[in-house]
Amino acid sequence: MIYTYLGPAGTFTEAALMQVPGVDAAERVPSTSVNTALEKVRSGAADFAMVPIENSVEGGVSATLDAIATGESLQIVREVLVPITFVLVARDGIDSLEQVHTVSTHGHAYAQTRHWCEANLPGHDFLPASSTAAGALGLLDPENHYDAAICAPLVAEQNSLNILRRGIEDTAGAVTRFVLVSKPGRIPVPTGNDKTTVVVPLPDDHPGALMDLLDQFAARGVNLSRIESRPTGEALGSYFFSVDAEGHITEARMADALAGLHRISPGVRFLGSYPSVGRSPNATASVARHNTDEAFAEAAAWVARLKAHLG
Ligand SMILES: O=C(O)C(=O)Cc1ccccc1
Repeated sequence: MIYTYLGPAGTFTEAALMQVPGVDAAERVPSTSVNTALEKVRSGAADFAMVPIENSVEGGVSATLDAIATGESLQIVREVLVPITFVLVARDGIDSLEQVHTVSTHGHAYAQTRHWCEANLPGHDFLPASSTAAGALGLLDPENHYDAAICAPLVAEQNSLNILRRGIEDTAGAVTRFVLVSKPGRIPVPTGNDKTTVVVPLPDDHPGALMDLLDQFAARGVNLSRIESRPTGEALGSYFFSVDAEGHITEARMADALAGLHRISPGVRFLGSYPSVGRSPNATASVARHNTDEAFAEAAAWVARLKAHLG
């Protein structure tokens, strides 16, 4: 098995990948962007890609949401949570914050340290890097002329980089959620605490179109743990919704909600049912009796008995 991830070694994405059982014995290939990682899966160059999908502070990772929503279908088979803390590292010869004028890091990391940077590095310039590890390792390359980088403590320590400050994140306790993606194939078996991800184009524009979509979940007692709108790119005002719902497609209420979504928005894309890590703070503790598999089965049997008298 070949696993690719947003690299190089030392990214938060690699830390997420290393949580996957058995991955330490498998081949691991870094990619320079989320898109190239997913393309490797689509082309068959890799079996799985680990990519960031959302952060508890910054929200969704647009590059990932868009790349898995369009193009050849992909499937999410696992989610992984990684607690995030950042350090500021500097190139040789810099030993105080006053000497830092240019900072490089991944846009997602900068978004989570922006206030600290504004308060502590007044007037600095930001240079986007393809990942936090790429920004940090760039400090060792004489061709690069930036002063500092923001990265994970581990990559700083493993490369003996000069750490100026630790814990520079604006919000303590931030967590990033990563997903392991493969080509569509076998759906992971239900564990009783699962998540289902779908991408739903907003059907023809009419008052309440979004309400109609949400109602498919609400009416069957399916709780949502994430919903984001993303532009389709076709025109201003054209959107799709990326949704995580609590439950597995093998559960009757989820299957029925997905069927309802398909009736309303036939372009809906199923991105997978997979084990949920932790429980969302809004998770409903129990499923109402009328939304259980048994209630759906009894109701279907009742309708079947009625239809048996036809003609
Ligand atoms: O650049 C990295 O290390 C990544 O894995 C992307 C990222 C950046 C910041 C927070 C979480 C993930």
